Amino acid sequence: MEGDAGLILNVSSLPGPPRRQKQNKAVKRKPQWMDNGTPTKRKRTLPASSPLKNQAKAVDVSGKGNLASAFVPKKHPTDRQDESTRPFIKTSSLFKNNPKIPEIPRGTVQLVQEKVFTSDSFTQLDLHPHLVSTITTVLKMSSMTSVQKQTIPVLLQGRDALVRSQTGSGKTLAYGVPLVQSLQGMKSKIQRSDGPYALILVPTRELVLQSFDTVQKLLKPFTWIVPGVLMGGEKRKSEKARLRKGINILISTPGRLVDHIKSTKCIHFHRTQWLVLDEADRILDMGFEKDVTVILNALNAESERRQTVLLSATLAQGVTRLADISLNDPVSISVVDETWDRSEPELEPVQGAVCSPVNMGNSSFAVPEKLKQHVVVVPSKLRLVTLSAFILGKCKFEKCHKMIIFFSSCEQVEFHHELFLKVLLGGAESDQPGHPLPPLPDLRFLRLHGNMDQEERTAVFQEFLQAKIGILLCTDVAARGLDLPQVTWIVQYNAPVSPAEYVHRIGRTARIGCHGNSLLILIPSEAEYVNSLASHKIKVSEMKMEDILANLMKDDRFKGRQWGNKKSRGTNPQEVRERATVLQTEFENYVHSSGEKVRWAKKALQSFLRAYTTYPKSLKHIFHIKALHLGHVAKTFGLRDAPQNLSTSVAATSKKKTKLRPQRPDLHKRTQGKRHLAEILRSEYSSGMDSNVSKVKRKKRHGKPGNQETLS
Ligand SMILES: Nc1ncnc2c1ncn2[C@@H]1O[C@H](COP(=O)(O)OP(=O)(O)OP(=O)(O)O)[C@@H](O)[C@H]1O
Repeated sequence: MEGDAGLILNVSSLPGPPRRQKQNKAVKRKPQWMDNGTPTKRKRTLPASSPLKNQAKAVDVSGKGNLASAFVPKKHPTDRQDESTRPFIKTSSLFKNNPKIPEIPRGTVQLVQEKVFTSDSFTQLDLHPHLVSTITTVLKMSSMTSVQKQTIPVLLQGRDALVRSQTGSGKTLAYGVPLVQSLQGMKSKIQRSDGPYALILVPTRELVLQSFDTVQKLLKPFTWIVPGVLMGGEKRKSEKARLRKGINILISTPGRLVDHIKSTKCIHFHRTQWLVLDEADRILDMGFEKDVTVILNALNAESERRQTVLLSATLAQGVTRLADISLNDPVSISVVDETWDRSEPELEPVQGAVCSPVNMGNSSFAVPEKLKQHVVVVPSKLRLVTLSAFILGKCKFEKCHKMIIFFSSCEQVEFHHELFLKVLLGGAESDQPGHPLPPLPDLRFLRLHGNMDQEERTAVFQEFLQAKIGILLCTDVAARGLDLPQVTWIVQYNAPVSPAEYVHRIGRTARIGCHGNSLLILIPSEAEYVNSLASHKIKVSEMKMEDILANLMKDDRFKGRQWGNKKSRGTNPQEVRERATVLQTEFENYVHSSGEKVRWAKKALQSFLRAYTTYPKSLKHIFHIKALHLGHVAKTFGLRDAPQNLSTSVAATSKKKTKLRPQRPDLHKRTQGKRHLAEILRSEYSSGMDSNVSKVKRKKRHGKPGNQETLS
């Protein structure tokens, strides 16, 4: 590791020169762009005649620079085959040369709060009795939520609406109920062959399936109205066949719908009376702008009158020019009812307007009241072990937890999924004699991202939906709208690109009045992000890294050998550090067990760095690639050294990037390199028909070792 290599252990008794060569190279390695003055540490090398040759050596984990205790790194079984080609193993030096962890500001934050439920029942609305009985008996709901109480009557009057209410507050039914009510009551009964009467656009395929499920349930008594989906990942031919037969309520991602508008003759919008844009701020932003323009033009050309609804938890008035032209004299509905300072619990809530249709213009976000938000500031090098300790603490030792972990790229999701399966959980190799980590049946790791086959994506989504426990590693493809019951923890391993995305990510828990928790993991240079969240009225409380790492004390698989059969007493900080080092060494051993795996880790690291360059201008002072220490970041990918050839390409990307559009999903295609980057990043939301993205997918299914995509 550049500037922080730790001790170098000679395990193969090869002569000195090759090692000296390797180190000389390493000294030159530090690229200009990452030199932020982090203290560098001189590497200790052992002379060829050293008595320590072929022996395990003491490792400093004290963080004070002294060799405090003896720790023997365990050998991974796969190390054996590579010993001839990999002469040295550097043990982890996790606790040295780390930047100071800054104080997290404890300012006063005026929280925006919403009341979820009202005491009003669906029976009070002027709805078809069969619709009411479906809501109460099939969906098992009796009282309306605040957003439903405000929105349903407005939409039943035929008005356009902009609807903002917090995540998990029931916006789907807020538009679904009036939509079904209006379609079932049409004077001339709807025929399947009439085609779409309503169009519902959502940003991801999983959300298409989820919205379809809700609409289908509402339509139970009205069997003549046919709902259907278009979402990519499915054969275009079968979608065309379903369109030909007739779909009355069409639910789609924008990209896939545009594809059919362009290539499917039988699609038409002669009778389309409803347009719903769920997650409207996402759908109307630059990433989808072109697609939505095509859709609006197609609708305008074929149907005269239309009722349009825009919904999101983070909707500001006049979202975009597109919203302005798609809405006709809209009613703004925003469910904000109380504002108070939760940092001073003795204070009474400041009385605010109850459910008033105002306050759409500001960028303060309401977060569910029972959602406890946390942040932990962790030096770069310690991020992987801290995340692992957190997973073990919650999902192995507390059990009963269902957790979602967000990453900033598909490659990172694949990498960590594989790494956790093989090292943390213990995969196939753990069956081999001598493997230090036996399997943990309690932990179930799943992954979800835009580069997966649709079939697998749907299967994973369904599995996690129904699971009582489990850990879903994912990209922002799962950030919006998904209603996954019983999720207890949201972890953001990479910070989101905007406070709005932060709100959507954490909104996958604490839904509809339930309890939930979130943890945002930042490195010291990113601590300022807490202030940025506070400016949007989001308050997070601090967790200490040491407390998270202390979970490793419950897991004797990570006991340093020098502790032998000694019983661990409490949370001895020294022992905690040693356990963290054992775990880090396991990760590093796994990654370095073959050249292929090293390349795979480098690709994941590269994808992280590329994603890091895509933070918008407004957050650049917090998330700037120049603030990263490449060697330390590499360690969190199980790499012992900062990859040499990576720095220039990333630096180049960083330079070029200034011309790119700021938001990750909004990147536009200009140059070859930028196009490639934009495609990879936008693949989270693609229609599944984009030829270049498909090629990438075919070339590299899931980014597993030996099946890698070239990123630059
Ligand atoms: N009136 C109600 N009573 C009880 N549960 C409800 C009611 N309305 C909706 N729900 C349930 O609340 C959950 C969240 O609803 P929904 O997914 O529509 O929220 P949302 O506001 O669209 O969230 P997001 O902003 O994250 O998309 C769902 O499980 C839904 O079934």
